[in-house]
Amino acid sequence: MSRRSSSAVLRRQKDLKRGIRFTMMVCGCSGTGKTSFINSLLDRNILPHRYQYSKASGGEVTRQTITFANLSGVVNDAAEYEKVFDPENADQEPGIAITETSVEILDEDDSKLLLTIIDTPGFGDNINNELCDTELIHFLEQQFDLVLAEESRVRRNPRFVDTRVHVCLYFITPTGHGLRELDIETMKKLSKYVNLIPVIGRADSFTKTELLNFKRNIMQDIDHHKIPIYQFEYEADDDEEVIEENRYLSEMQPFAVITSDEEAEVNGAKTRVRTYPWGSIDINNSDYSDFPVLKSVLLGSHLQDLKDITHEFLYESYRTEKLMTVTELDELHEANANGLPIDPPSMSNLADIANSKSMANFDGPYRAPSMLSDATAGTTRVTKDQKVNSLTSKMGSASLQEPPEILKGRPDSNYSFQDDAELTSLVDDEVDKSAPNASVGTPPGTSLTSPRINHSPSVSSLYSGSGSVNARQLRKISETVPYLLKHESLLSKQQKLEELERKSARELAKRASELEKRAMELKQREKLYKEQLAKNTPPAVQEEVPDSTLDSASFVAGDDKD
Ligand SMILES: Nc1nc2c(ncn2[C@@H]2O[C@H](COP(=O)(O)OP(=O)(O)OP(=O)(O)O)[C@@H](O)[C@H]2O)c(=O)[nH]1
Repeated sequence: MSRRSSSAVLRRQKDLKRGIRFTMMVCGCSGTGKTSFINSLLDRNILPHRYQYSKASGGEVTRQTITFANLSGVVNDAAEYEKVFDPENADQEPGIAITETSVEILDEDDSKLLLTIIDTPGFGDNINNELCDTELIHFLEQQFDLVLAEESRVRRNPRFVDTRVHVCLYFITPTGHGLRELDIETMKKLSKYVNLIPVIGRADSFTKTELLNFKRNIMQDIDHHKIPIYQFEYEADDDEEVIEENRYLSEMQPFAVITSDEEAEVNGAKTRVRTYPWGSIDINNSDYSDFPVLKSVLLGSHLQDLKDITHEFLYESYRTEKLMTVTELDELHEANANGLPIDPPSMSNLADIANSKSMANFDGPYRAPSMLSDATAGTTRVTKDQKVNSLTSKMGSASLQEPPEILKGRPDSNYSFQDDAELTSLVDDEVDKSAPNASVGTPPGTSLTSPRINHSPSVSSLYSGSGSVNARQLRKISETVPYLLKHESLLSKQQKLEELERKSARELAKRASELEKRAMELKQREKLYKEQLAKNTPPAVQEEVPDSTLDSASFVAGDDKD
């Protein structure tokens, strides 16, 4: 075995040992059954319900608030807000928090799934919910930015953790009617960044016919508003079983689940049930709950596909769009053609680069994948061929056997393909074809042991583009992009802080003027009171005062005498 392939195998084994990372987001209004769903999915009551915080039995599992935003500027974390009911705060808007809970799931074959659950307390509970969408999108973009920044570095961090969200379960309020405006807007926006699966919680509140109608209405709304939800697609030449399975899943959407925190034994097997005055329901019975089907889709059959689509399409589209706006390849081309020296990136030229015109006429091999327009224009139906074609076209012409020209004459002797293999392991288990459903999305001719240089579009695009991009340009881009992203994120944080400051200042000014008004009122009242007192005081009382004064005066005088 060559040194290169043996190191790739070792790396893959390490990946497997480390476990498969999967990140799931739950989104939807309060009370739609998100918490119960997660607890049922993990078969552990890990997440506490609203105002029942002491009852969670997650043990060592902790929920951590990642971000929190509130339009009114009131500092009241939506996640904290959920813990205790405080009537004093009941009139305040909770804003939205984004929380993270991580759990490890060990499979029967000892394979490890590192599951991260992103919850969104406060979503939909505000009078103005615009902030919720903005916060969620910002969070999803940030995770993409982190990967983009890492991917663009010359030397990557081997400990980098990919935090991109692979699927978002959108819980539709079980009204029985259809989607609401909030659902349509949010789903449309989220689907650009994450695989979106609509879910109906509390499905037991419908009769069979009502549920059928509700599902039909939702799918009609999704079609009408062109919301690109996750598609269970199949090819004509797929296995009969795969075709059947995906067709069945496709027709089942949106999944209508019944979930519960209560465990019981049914026919000798441990399961979860919902108990009613008239009987009980096993939530794992697929006759009336889509829960077991959705569970197997998420943690088994479609897990890898969800990860592949996240990396190969959603992230790729985002990356292309982002690079087109933050880099100035044109200027680099021009500078290179004119033989001008290219300055290494520095904080001083960042603002210029960030503020300069976008590289709309970038002529490299990267074009926004057609998926981008499909995804934003309507329901996405990605065929596997499309995925493969898109991926292979993105890979460019660079190959491991033939080192790109750009690197052949590179004076920097520190560079090696080994480095690149390490760099590209950033997308670690993303392309981990040894995971379940491993064959899905594997480009033809890509072997498991291929170092991921071929999959690293950020590098290969530069190799295979017009020959005018040289090593210094590559270095400049790879070092500038992380800076720019950081710069952008700092700017947006600064803007947020400024906005909060402005709001606090307004609030303070309002309170100050109220206090002033109140002080004026008090003064007026005091004046009135004094006037009234002066009018009403009988003269005898007025005479008493000098008496007492006299008394005390004589007492003092007496003291003096003594
Ligand atoms: N009838 C019925 N009730 C359910 C079901 N799932 C959950 N519930 C109940 O609905 C209520 C809300 O459920 P949660 O899981 O806390 O909902 P949530 O979306 O997490 O709500 P927040 O924590 O407020 O965001 C709880 O009383 C649950 O016991 C279900 O499938 N059927």
